[in-house]
Amino acid sequence: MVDSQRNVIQPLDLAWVESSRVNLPAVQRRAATHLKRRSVKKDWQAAWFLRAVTCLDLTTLSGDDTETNVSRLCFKANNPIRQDVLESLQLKDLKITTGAVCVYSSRVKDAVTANKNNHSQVPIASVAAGFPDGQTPLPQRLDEIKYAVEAGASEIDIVITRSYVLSGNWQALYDEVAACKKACGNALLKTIIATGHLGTLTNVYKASLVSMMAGSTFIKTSTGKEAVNATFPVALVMIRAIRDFYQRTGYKVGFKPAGGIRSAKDCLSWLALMKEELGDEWTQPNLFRIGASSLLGDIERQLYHFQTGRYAALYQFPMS
Ligand SMILES: O=C[C@H](O)COP(=O)(O)O
Repeated sequence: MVDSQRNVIQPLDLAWVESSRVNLPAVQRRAATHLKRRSVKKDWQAAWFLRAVTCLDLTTLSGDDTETNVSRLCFKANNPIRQDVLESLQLKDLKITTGAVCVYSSRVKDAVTANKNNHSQVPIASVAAGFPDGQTPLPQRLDEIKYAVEAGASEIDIVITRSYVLSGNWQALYDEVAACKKACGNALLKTIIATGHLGTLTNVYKASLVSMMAGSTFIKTSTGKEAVNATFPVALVMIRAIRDFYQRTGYKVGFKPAGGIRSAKDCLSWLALMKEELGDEWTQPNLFRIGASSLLGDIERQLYHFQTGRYAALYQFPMS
């Protein structure tokens, strides 16, 4: 997808937002059946795991992040699969990297330095705008976005003000996200709607629509810090909002589930959901990301098992 096809700020269509409803039993049924199905046959699993790696926003968002662990994370993002595992899959010449690394804004400079040292082109994503609660005043949130972009982030993950959704103040939500979009400049905007705080699936659908109308490049489920993070019912609602938005506007918005995605098996289900609901194009890193801090080790283990028939301990595939 070329940049000119990326979403831009659109008018707020309040009539569309306010008339939207979600059929809860239908969504729950569809999510439950999806989970019961075996998503990918064995022979295809290795290819799907590798695809998932390219869609991974390898994340560290911790109070004890340091220059050192960010630097190691960046190395891992540029070399996500152990060389011997790639060799055993006869893929040693495949230059595979994660979709991005994702860090706090104060750590973007560390990631830039690490990328320079590693000769790495892996995009740097920064959470910003008062992550994870979004309770900082808007001017400071916009300054944080600009700071992260100036420091070298090419992707910005913002959080919305949940109270705007809970009070149905769609205009305020639109204005906030559109202001963040402008502050991003050329950086991609990923808007975290924090579904675990929104109360109803109808709110999830409406918040998704408004975030897309305000120019989001991706919509993202969660910060990873809510009590409930990425689930299949909320994902279905967000994915269908993406489809509806595409059908009405012609703009393709990406989807990023995040928070609590730790097993390789789960990531196959996520990829399968994207393929079934939106098609192959939405299983590529320009339209699909998985935000996760500890998924990669399990993917490496599964690839190792695929090749050797044996499971390795997780510590044999360190994150950094
Ligand atoms: O956006 C990414 C999430 O914060 C990561 O959450 P996780 O640590 O549960 O994988």
